[in-house]
Amino acid sequence: MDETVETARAKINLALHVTGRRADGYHLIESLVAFTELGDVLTFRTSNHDSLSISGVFAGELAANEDNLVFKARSSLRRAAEKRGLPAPRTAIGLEKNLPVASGIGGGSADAAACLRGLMRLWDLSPDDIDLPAIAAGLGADVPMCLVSRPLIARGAGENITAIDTLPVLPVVLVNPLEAVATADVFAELTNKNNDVLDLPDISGDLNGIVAALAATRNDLQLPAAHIAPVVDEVLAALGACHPLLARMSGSGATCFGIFHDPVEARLAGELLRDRYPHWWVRSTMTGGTPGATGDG
Ligand SMILES: C[C@@](CO)(OP(=O)(O)O)[C@H](O)COP(=O)(O)OP(=O)(O)OC[C@H]1O[C@@H](n2ccc(N)nc2=O)[C@H](O)[C@@H]1O
Ligand SMILES: Nc1ncnc2c1ncn2[C@@H]1O[C@H](COP(=O)(O)OP(=O)(O)O)[C@@H](O)[C@H]1O
Repeated sequence: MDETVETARAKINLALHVTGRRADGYHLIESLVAFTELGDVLTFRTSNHDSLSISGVFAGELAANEDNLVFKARSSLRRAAEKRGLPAPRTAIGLEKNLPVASGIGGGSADAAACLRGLMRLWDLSPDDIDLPAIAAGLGADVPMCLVSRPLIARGAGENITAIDTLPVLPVVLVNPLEAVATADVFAELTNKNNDVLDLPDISGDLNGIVAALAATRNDLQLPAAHIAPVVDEVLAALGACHPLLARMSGSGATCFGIFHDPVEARLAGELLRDRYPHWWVRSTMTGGTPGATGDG
């Protein structure tokens, strides 16, 4: 194989409880996460030299240099492969940047994870030879969950992952006011570091059952994020005016999501919000459910 493609799906923290703090300052979280159909797109091609070229709506927000998480992922995987005497040939990577940057939907982490998945295939590496979860965790707290890229609960600083077998597809609208919010600032603004653990009741039911279960959970970063970026409350109010089943912020913000009854309602809400707030980023999409689980009923 000399060319391959990967989608770096956006994540949504459907619930995010911050339950403590590690000695190194990282926070302990418990988060129910789903991934959307929407994402950045990465292409990989063996080449005479390494390169990274960025296109797409948000290309201007990112440099194609060694600070880019895609660049870091390629370097980390190459180091691990070469340590074992395995091939890691020069590679040209294309990144189509469709997701807003520093927005709580993990675009950068998803890019890094997609880069690991794509290069494992292009370089013909086996998961038996490479400790991918460890490489992912070394790149950022969100990268291990993005490597899995299906419904899950993340614990620890994000690296301790349990796949969820029962989450149905959720029709959602994502709204980002195009104000970047730095994750570290939001964690620093959080006053109570020891909130209740995530105690999820049965989430194997229909959409209404899942929404009821989610209503009893929180995003503990929503309040501190809204202190830093008051526009978060505007976004939540704008979503609320479209009567979603639930509206909440994802991750450290500022992207918020609304869950809607069906894809048509989500699409109409997306159109309405785009009309009212043409300067915001608004997308209606679906989360990928667990294969086999349904949202009917
Ligand atoms: C809040 C979450 C929820 O999924 O997502 P985002 O809002 O970033 O998408 C994650 O915990 C973010 O993961 P990620 O963005 O990969 O974090 P990193 O790059 O590893 O860390 C950025 C900074 O956030 C803080 N941080 C991050 C994760 C964590 N569990 N505790 C922390 O305190 C630290 O100050 C760290 O220096
Ligand atoms: N490929 C990339 N895409 C997005 N952000 C990146 C990338 N590489 C590095 N970054 C940096 O990572 C930080 C987090 O970005 P991102 O993952 O989009 O947000 P969040 O962690 O809030 O979901 C940003 O400050 C950005 O400068």
